[in-house]
Amino acid sequence: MDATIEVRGLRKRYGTAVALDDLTFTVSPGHVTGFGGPAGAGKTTTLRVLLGLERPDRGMALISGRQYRELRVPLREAGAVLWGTAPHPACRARTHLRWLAQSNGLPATRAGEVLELTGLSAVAKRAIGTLDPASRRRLDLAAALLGDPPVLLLDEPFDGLGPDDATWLRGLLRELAAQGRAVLITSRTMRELEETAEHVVVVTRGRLLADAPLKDLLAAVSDGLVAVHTSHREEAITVLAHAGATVTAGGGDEITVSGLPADRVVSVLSEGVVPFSGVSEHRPSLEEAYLELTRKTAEQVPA
Ligand SMILES: Nc1ncnc2c1ncn2[C@@H]1O[C@H](COP(=O)(O)OP(=O)(O)OP(=O)(O)O)[C@@H](O)[C@H]1O
Repeated sequence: MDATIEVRGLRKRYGTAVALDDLTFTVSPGHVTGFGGPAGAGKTTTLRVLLGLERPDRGMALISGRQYRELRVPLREAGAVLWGTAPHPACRARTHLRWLAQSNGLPATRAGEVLELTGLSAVAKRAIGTLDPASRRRLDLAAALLGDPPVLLLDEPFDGLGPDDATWLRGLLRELAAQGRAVLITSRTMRELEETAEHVVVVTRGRLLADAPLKDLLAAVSDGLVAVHTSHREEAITVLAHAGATVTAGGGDEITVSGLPADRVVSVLSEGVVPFSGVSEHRPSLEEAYLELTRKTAEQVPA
């Protein structure tokens, strides 16, 4: 069976707090799937249920078709990084990985391989407590990769990383996914998911808000908008409005045009002899798409 992560009709309450409310989605292999939503949306709870650390009130959570507790050697099937799972600070990085490998029936040589893969070979003999936070995060990832698993579940993997480490991690996750793995990463920051994931699942208050390829989510809000950069904003707005467009002023020298295709915008500005430095299809951000989705959902909820 292909590497997959499946969540079916998950419900979970903590007292009166609803953490998961009939949540269903599937993560396919071959690309990174971003799991986004605001704080408290239910992302970590979903991962904890998938990893057998919480029991759902209803529904099922499956790794490649089986529940986590049914996996014979879990590290070979699913690698996970969750916050709050700390090895002893006095333990050396390589010793920690060797112990993990051996206690899971994996060859000890895997420790060296994952240290190499995560760029930690130079600090292999350092005590874990002396590693900087970014190296600690790399070590967590190294542990998740020990069993060369086809499924990866990473909770907020970019939290606390500087730009260099984030770029490195983005590349590694994409590469691991392209090798045929199902990779699920959570983030509260839509920008982070936009830069890393090809498919996005968005939750809010335990409910599914979106489950679609990133490009489809962005296309749904781009809606034929055209961005124009011009130092002559007032004149541009006048001629474009005269040609039937709706124009809104953005920040700096940008205006956003709707109702006219980009090539028509160029000819209207040229005919009106209005100087401009650029005309392009407006590329909405995932943040904009998310806000639009939450707005539409709020409209659908009866008062
Ligand atoms: N052990 C627990 N006891 C009580 N409530 C909990 C517990 N774990 C989670 N919750 C509640 O369940 C809801 C979902 O929490 P969860 O941590 O899954 O959200 P999240 O999307 O991961 O948020 P964050 O981005 O802040 O980590 C929240 O309202 C949270 O307060």
